[in-house]
Amino acid sequence: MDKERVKKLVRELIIEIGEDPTREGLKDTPERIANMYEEIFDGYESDSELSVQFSEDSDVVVARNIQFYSMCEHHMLPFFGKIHIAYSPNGRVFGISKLVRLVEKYSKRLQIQERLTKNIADELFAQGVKGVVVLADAEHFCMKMRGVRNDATLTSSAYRGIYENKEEKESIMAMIRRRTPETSL
Ligand SMILES: Nc1nc2c(ncn2[C@@H]2O[C@H](COP(=O)(O)OP(=O)(O)OP(=O)(O)O)[C@@H](O)[C@H]2O)c(=O)[nH]1
Ligand SMILES: [Zn+2]
Repeated sequence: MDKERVKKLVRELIIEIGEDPTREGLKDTPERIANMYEEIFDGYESDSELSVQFSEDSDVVVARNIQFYSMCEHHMLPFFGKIHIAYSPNGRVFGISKLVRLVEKYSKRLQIQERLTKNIADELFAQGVKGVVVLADAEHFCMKMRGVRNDATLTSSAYRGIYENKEEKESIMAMIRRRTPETSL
């Protein structure tokens, strides 16, 4: 990201909004936004985070309530919520923080929720696990504060490997739901 260019563009935007970019409260805003964009869009720079694995087996591992913040690609407004990841290991498990980093890799981009959900499932499944489920439950500011102005939430899911099978899917979903009574999943 060319930060000097971003600063210039934000300054132009401030003028078009009808504001004075030289006034006290706004004079550092282009720089703040350039810094913020570098932070909230750094998912593009990420490598695969899943290299740290331990030799261990388990029928299923579930990481619940991984919070995320992303930016919708249609309006560049935030959408945010919780992601639950379940996978069936193939002799190796992932460090739990690496699952959070994987969520960050794909959420810190211009996204839509369904693609974010699939990106995470695909990268995990590519590691050779037997199956993956990713569920995301999120609120979208582009729908809350403009347009239809509605607080509806969106739930999206992606199933890979053994969880594409109806029975396996039902049992893992029951397990995820049972342990997350506070969510609407
Ligand atoms: N499925 C899905 N839709 C999204 C997501 N983020 C934003 N949208 C929707 O993308 C659509 C974009 O439609 P457009 O008609 O081009 O945009 P718009 O004119 O702002 O739409 P309205 O909000 O209905 O006025 C809207 O329906 C948004 O609610 C997402 O993550 N997933
Ligand atoms: Zn949007």
